[in-house]
Amino acid sequence: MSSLVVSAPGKVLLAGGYLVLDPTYSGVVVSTSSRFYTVISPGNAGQIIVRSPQFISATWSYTWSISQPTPLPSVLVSQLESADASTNKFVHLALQKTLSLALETRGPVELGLALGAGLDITIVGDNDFYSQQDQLKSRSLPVGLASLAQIPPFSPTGVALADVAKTGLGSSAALITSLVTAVLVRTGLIAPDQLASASSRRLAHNVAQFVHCLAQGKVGSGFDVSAAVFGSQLYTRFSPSVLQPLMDDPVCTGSRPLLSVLAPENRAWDLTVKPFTLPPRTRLLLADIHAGSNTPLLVSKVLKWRSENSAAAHSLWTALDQCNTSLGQTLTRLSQLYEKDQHSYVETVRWVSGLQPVQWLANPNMQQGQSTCLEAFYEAHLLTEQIRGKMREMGKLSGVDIEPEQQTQLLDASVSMAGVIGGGVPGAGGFDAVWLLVCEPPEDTPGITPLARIERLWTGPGTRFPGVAPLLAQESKAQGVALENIDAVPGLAAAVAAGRRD
Ligand SMILES: Nc1ncnc2c1ncn2[C@@H]1O[C@H](COP(=O)(O)OP(=O)(O)O)[C@@H](O)[C@H]1O
Ligand SMILES: C[C@@](O)(CCOP(=O)(O)OP(=O)(O)O)CC(=O)O
Repeated sequence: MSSLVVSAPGKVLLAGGYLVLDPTYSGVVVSTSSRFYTVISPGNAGQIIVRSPQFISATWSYTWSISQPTPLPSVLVSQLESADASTNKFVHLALQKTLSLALETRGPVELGLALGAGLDITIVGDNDFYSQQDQLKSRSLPVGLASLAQIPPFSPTGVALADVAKTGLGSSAALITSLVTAVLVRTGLIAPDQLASASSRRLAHNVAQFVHCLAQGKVGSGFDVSAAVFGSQLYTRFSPSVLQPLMDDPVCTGSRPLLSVLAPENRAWDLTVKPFTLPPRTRLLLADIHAGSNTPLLVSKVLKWRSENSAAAHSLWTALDQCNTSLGQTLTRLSQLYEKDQHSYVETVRWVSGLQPVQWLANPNMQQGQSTCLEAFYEAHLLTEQIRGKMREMGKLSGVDIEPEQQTQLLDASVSMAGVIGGGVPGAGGFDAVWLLVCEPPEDTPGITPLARIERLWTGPGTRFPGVAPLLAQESKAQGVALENIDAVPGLAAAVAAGRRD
């Protein structure tokens, strides 16, 4: 049997941090080209071995047993003892809950057949999920996109999972989505050629969302799992009550029926996922600032302030939501303007790529099509700045560093550069990362590109921003979770083979 490979992308919440926890509001979510990959190959009978070769002490072996009490059979996934074994709650729960659902849906005989030869599972994430600044140093490479491209794919981090410096792309949601979906395919709950269907995606989403909430010990907004399954989107959360009956199940018994809650047809999953994509000839650029934030702590402080100051919070949330919604609409309108008149759109990109945003509207000779595009680009710029201002206000009022002073300086300097549409602190903000949206003019446009300009600002000689490094991640064009061919993903077969040798 050949290897089965399922990938799922990371995420960036461009707008909607904190608000998206409430179903009244939505968030602008971009899925990234950086992905997690789960590779399942036949293993040793009776065993499920999971390897994460980018980390030390990161191989977990499990066995399973199916018992047949009435009224329900159940499957128990247990970790095998070994001298240096760590535990991985996320992986263990993904296996336990997905196999329980497979047993409930397909019965013990079919599940036994699907698991018969055992499973050998390898999990890897693109380098962007983890800060590569130490790697670059050890290879004596300067910080920058060209250097990052020289690091082999799925590079070992040299540390244990608990000690890695993450970049905030949502490793656990992408990992859970790729692992859960791969097991759903391997056990026959999703046919490989049906993975793109609405019903298969709903099933993958519901199971991944459930496992992720259980592993995190809380029901978050779930935008990260939704991005991993469906790709870039305008996301409105599901009601947490859908998962409540399953959340108090003892962690690993798997004895409670899951299908009625997790089935794609269950209308209680009331999230909305509206299609969204970044406009043509723009590029998402992320900065790793080699620090990191404690998102749950930030969230608890902001929500506490909101509950104690409901009138002030309501007016801030309402104003912010208007800007967030307008940003989603304006970016969507730019894509429509491209479809309508590609020539005018591309010429506008050329124009804005050489000028700072404050100069964009200063061309009296623009033709109608171009000035419409230009106004939309400028509106996107203004909206991102308004969102930043309101997020800073939220931080000030609730006593949380949502856009810390260092990020303010970095963003102020970045968003005033020629060809930069806007930027901000993604998600909960803090010290995780910053995002920018930069124009990508045609190659024959004279002068330095906006991307190169930003790279020089961040990493050039004498930079004011030491410790800030671009990431390779862009927006994912493949929408969400996907089946892959192992040989078509550079470095994947080698990473799997290296993991098996260790
Ligand atoms: N490459 C990996 N292999 C196995 N497990 C992983 C991997 N990356 C992340 N995880 C799991 O996800 C957990 C991290 O989750 P979390 O702290 O919520 O991170 P994030 O904010 O990136 O989602 C880890 O403790 C581990 O259980
Ligand atoms: C505050 C939030 O609305 C957004 C947090 O977004 P991040 O992208 O900061 O998330 P982490 O990957 O967990 O650090 C909380 C939520 O929506 O769950």
